[in-house]
Amino acid sequence: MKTVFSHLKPYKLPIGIAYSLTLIELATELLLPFFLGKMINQGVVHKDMDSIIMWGSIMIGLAFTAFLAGIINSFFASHTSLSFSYDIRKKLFEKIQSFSFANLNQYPTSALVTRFTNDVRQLQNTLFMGLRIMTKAPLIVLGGVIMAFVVNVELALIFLVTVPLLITFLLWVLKKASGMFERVQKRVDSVNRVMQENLAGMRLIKAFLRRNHEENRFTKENRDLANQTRTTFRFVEASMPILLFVMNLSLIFILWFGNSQVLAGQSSVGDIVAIVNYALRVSMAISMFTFITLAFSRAKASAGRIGDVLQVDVDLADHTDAVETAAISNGKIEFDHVAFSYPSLKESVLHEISFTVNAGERLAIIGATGSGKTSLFQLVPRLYDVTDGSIAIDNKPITSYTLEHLRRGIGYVPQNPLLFSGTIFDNIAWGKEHASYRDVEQAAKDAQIHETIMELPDQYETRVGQKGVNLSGGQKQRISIARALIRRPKILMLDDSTSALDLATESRLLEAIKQDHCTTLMITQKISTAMDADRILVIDNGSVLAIGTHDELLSHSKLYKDIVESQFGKEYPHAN
Ligand SMILES: Nc1ncnc2c1ncn2[C@@H]1O[C@H](COP(=O)(O)OP(=O)(O)OP(=O)(O)O)[C@@H](O)[C@H]1O
Repeated sequence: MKTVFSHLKPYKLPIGIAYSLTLIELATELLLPFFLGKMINQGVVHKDMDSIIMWGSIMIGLAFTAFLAGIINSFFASHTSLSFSYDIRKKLFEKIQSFSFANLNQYPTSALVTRFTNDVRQLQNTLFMGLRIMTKAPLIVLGGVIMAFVVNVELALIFLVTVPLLITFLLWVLKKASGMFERVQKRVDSVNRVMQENLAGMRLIKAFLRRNHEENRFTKENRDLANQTRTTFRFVEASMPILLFVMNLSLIFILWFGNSQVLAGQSSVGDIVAIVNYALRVSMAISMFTFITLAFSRAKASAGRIGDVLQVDVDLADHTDAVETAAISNGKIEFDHVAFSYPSLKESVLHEISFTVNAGERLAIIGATGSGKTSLFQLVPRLYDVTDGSIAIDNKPITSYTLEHLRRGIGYVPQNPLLFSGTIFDNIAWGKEHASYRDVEQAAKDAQIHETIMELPDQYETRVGQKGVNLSGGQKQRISIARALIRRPKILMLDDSTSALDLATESRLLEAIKQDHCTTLMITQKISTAMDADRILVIDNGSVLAIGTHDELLSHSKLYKDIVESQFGKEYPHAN
């Protein structure tokens, strides 16, 4: 909560102006019934037209002042609330950009999307309302009670019973509603999550004829959201009639008791009209206050959710030993007794990993699914940190590089290629700041995708994704390889990134990469691809089983021999 509202600091001036204008509105609202009473007592009762005109003019002047103050207040309130929500979205975005993978695992995407949309909107609306009426409402209650005492002490005593009663009741409603709104927001997260998964997996759902299953899943989440929202609003709405009932009772009392006072000559009609007017304004302010406190309780839940994200400790930052200027120069990589476990798991997925890849060498990594290949890859650009042992690049621990320099020297191509909305040019150029057309074209040529691009309707300007061309899996893989190659990295890491390519294209691509003389680590399932590497590392169950050339492994590693036989048949000429 505090974290979020500390972002209001830059808006002290507009907030101050908005509040000052609220005070002008407040003063006029409190004076109007007082002058109305005067007009009735001096003008209407005594049939004095001059008094009526004088008090009437003053009242019109006050009403016009309140009108002007209200308009200018709205302007400052909307300016502040919109700027505040813009800032919060920006801060959230920057924070999430700095998240490590471990941080990201804490929050499902849908929960982050809800924070960006629903929660920020909730804060924006509440702030606007807060600046318009939040302070005015309680002050009208307080000022209304005081003015009622100024007009007639005996009639005003009723306020001392009703107002504290209603305020206590409201605080109770607020406390209870706050938890209920938090549960509503969680349900919104769940609906968003199912919706997102559904949209992303639409093809799979259709191919597996799982429409009914998905519909049921969505219906359940949607029903839970509707039920939770209904329960919350029923509770909130039940508080309104109770409030109005108490206020109406006090009005009846004022009229009944006031009438007997007028008959006894202890009070005037003007006083009763003024007190009734104050009672109406106080009851309206209290119901307004209920409305705001409920909005505030929703905003409190939203601010808490946003604050959680803004306060997350980013667990992967530059190390204290990092040297600002150090950059990868050759690309030699050394793993020294590395162990790793995911923060969510107790058991290690990698144990005692030690090996060295020389600068410019190509190392293929092969192993069964789930054996830890991707986990090992993610440690090099520090997407996760090792839990034990160390990794060095060019004889220096990777923690001695800033994250920026470390990652700048590495071209990482993940297992599932991801393209952003935009053109093919944008997607390849994304890999390097200020990339020229020549850079993009050369990277595309090396990744063996240039010719395919030239056959597309708008060539490099062809849009990809929803409203553009849908590319095949192999084409996407090659574009994401081009995106890594355009950096001309010292270390290139391909996580099964050529799996969808035919052998001829793959071999041309690997040949082009060889010309770059970068150190290449490539995860692959295909022996034909691995054979082309300088050395092959066999990983099994999170441990290095063997490392060597194809021929060495054929003679030393039973697992490797089994994989070769499973792909080429038992007749494959084994090395002796
Ligand atoms: N984010 C994660 N959180 C927790 N455990 C994970 C996470 N990612 C992977 N694992 C676990 O770590 C182990 C190794 O997974 P990893 O993805 O490294 O294997 P892999 O060899 O690359 O598999 P594949 O060939 O199928 O891609 C698996 O048991 C997997 O369940």
